[in-house]
This record gives sequence, C-alpha cells and structure tokens, in this order.
Amino acid sequence: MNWTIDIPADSLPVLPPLPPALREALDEALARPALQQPSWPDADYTARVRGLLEAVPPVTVTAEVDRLQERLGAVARGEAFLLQGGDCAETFVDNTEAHLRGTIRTLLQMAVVLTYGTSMPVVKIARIAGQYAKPRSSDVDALGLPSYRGDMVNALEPTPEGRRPDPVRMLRAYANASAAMNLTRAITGAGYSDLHHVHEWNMDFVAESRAGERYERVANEIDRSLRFMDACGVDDSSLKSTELYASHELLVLDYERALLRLEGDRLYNLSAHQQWIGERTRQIDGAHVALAALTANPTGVKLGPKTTPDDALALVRALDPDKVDGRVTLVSRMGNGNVRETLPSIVEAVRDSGHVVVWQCDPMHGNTEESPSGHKTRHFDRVVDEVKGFFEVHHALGTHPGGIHVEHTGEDVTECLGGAQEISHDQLGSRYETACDPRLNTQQSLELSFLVAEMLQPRG
Ligand SMILES: O=C[C@H](O)[C@H](O)COP(=O)(O)O
Ligand SMILES: C=C(OP(=O)(O)O)C(=O)O
Repeated sequence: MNWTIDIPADSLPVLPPLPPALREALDEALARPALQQPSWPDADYTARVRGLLEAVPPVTVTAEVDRLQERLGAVARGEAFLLQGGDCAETFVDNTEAHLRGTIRTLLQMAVVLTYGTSMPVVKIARIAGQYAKPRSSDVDALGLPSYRGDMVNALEPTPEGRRPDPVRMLRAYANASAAMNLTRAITGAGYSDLHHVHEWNMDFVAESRAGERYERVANEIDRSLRFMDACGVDDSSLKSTELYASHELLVLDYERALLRLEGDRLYNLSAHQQWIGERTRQIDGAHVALAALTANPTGVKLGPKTTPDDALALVRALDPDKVDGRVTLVSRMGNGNVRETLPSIVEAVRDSGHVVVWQCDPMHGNTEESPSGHKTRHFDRVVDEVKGFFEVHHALGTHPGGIHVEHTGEDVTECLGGAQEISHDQLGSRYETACDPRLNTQQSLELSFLVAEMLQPRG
C-alpha cells in the first residue's frame, strides 16, 4: 500500500518508560476487547503513526486537567453546574476560525444565561479540539458503503476510496485538534470572552428572535452590574477571561493511547481535558473502561435506557476507586419516555455507594428519530422533556442535577425540529449540515438554556 506520508520503521519514538506496574496495567487494558475500532488496513504502518504521535507535544496540559477535576468536584457536590456542548462530529473542513468562534460563542451565551439565572458557577466543557471519531450502529451505510466513522478514521464522501480507514488521519486529527485548542485558548484568554463583550455574542440571525431578545435583556442587566462595579472601584479583571475545557469521546484507542503522558506517577490522557466513554463502548471488561481507569483525567460515561443500577455501580467502582468527588460524570441519555422510570434506581444505587459523581443529562441521543424526508432529527420538545424528567428525578431524590450535555452549533442550521422557529419536517433540508447527528441551532440552544435556568431555580 502506498501511504501519503513515509514514516521510516527505524525512527520510531516510543512512549517514555512507564513504571513496571503501570506498563503492565496499560498492556492489560489495551489487550481487552475493544468495540468500534477502525479496520486499519496496515497494522505496521498504523503502529508507526502511533509512534509519531507518542512524541508530539500534547493537546492539553496536566495543570488544566487537574483544575477541571477540581471544578467537577464542585459540580458533584452541588456547588456548580456543568454545561457541555458542541458538534456531534467535528470535521477537518469545518475546523475554521468562524466555526470555532460560533461554537464557543453559543456556549458562552448559554453559560451567561445559566449563571445569571441561577447565580451558580457554570463549568464549561466543549466538544471541541478532538471530536473526530464516531461510533456507528451499523458497519455499512444506506448505500452499502462502509459507514463514516469520523474524520479521524475515514471521509464523509460516499465513495469506496473515501470510506477506507486511513491511519494518517490520526495525524491530521492531532494537527487539527492542536490548532483548535490554540484558538480556543486565545479566544477564552482575552478579548472575545470578556463579559464586557456580552452583546457581541448575540448574532444577527438570533438577535431578533424571542430567545435573542431575552438574551439582550440579560446582557443589558449584566452591563448595568458591570458599570455599577466599575463605579464602586471593584476589580473585575477575573471577568476578562473564562475557562473552557476540551472534551471528546474516548473511542479510537490507537489515537488515545498515543497521547498518554506521565507526570510524576500519574498517567494523563492529554488528547483533551475530559474524555467520555460512549454508550456503545462502556463494557465493564472492555478496553475503554480499563484505559480511562488508568488515567488521571475526569471521565464521563454515557448511560442508555437499558442501563441497570448494577451496571452503573460497576462502572463507578472501576473508574473511581479512590472516591474522588466529580472524577466520574454519569451522563444519562435515555430518551424522554424512559428517564423518569429508569434513572431513579440508578441514582439511588450510586448515591448510596458513597461515590460523589456529576449527574449530567444528554437529552439528544435517546431522542433521535427519522424524518419522512430521511433526515435524522430530534424534536426540541422531546429534548426539553428529557431534561425536565432528569430534573424531576433529582429533585425527588434530593440529588444535584449537575449538568447538561448537548450537541449544538453556533450556526443557523435546520437539523432539529420545533423550538420557537417551529422547524418542520419540510424545512429540515434547507440547512442540514451535520456530518452525523442533528444539532440544536443557536436559537434552540438559547431557548434550552433559559428553560434549564428556570429548572435550576432554588425551590421553596
Ligand atoms: O453520535 C452518536 C453516534 O455516533 C450516532 O448516533 C450513531 O449514529 P447511527 O445510529 O446513525 O450510526
Ligand atoms: C456517540 C455519542 O453518544 P452516545 O454514546 O450516547 O450514543 C456522542 O455523544 O457523540
């Protein structure tokens, strides 16, 4: 096979030596069964790509990962709220400044609405700088071609050549992730994310909408408060930047293992700050859980409608043996019809075990349906209803509904039905741009934030 990049077999860097016990545990973890892995055509060449990645500077650094862990501890104890969102599948072609700014801007707007409405700190994690791999329900698509598995693996282009898994794509994923992380740090470190620019985050196509107008009112209130603080001589320098963390699904093990780095005696996965394990790969004896258990990163796990309390307990015990607050985020994605019935016994079992986890609701993945036009879609009402059900369960049990995890974009797409724009089945085709699953557009994301802020109000 002729590869586009020639990597000499004898110049392979290798991971710095690990303490023997850790090396053994890592080898054991990686030898476990791993679902949803690419069928790379050439194992030797794939190993060489991995070797290159083992020597590159990481995408994130350990101090940031540790800080996120602390923030998630606060969320788990009920002192903060976690907002996580971004593309279903990031793509290389859309890894542009405009697209990244759009995703970040919408996340910042949502966070402002939540913080203002609840007076609670909001921890922000984006699906950004690495969300390049997708697990699929089927190995083949409707055309009979190998399914698209994310830009890290193959191309969206529906041709046999495009769909061939190519390990060089892992290098492109790393390069794109590093560039995206660089811009994200720049945007959030100064200027654009300054709370004094809160009006500028409201895009023209949203400003005229009900959610946009409501947001403007919040922004005006924030302006007044900032002027008041200014007049009083309060130092507001902490409002000039914000913390935004990067996350993606822990899926393609050749990529993830290559970005492991040792600091002291702690092993970090510096492909992102947080990784989550998907519904399809959370087998308790599988490689994904075992690998995450070895790293110091906070880890999410998706829980679908068939999850039992014992499943959840086993996962929490494996991933949080030292009982660190917020080390595990349990992400329920059960569908609005199931959450009220299935979630309570899971929450009770985990709460009674003494593990203090973040409870997060992903109201997207359990509510996917097919439109008569053939588009994969989600109805805004079902999304809202799942979040409502999640809050009802936690309010009834006295636990903290710690966060939401959504697929959204900073653009004016028509991928999810309903919302104030009342997007109909007929309109889905007009701006349906996702590479995989349907995302909330900016208006729908803001509407959802206002509703969640209401649900989070202290209850008398
Ligand atoms: O985002 C999640 C999954 O990758 C996605 O829902 C799978 O979609 P599929 O069922 O079309 O394969
Ligand atoms: C694949 C995903 O979700 P789930 O594992 O819940 O299906 C995802 O969040 O991209």
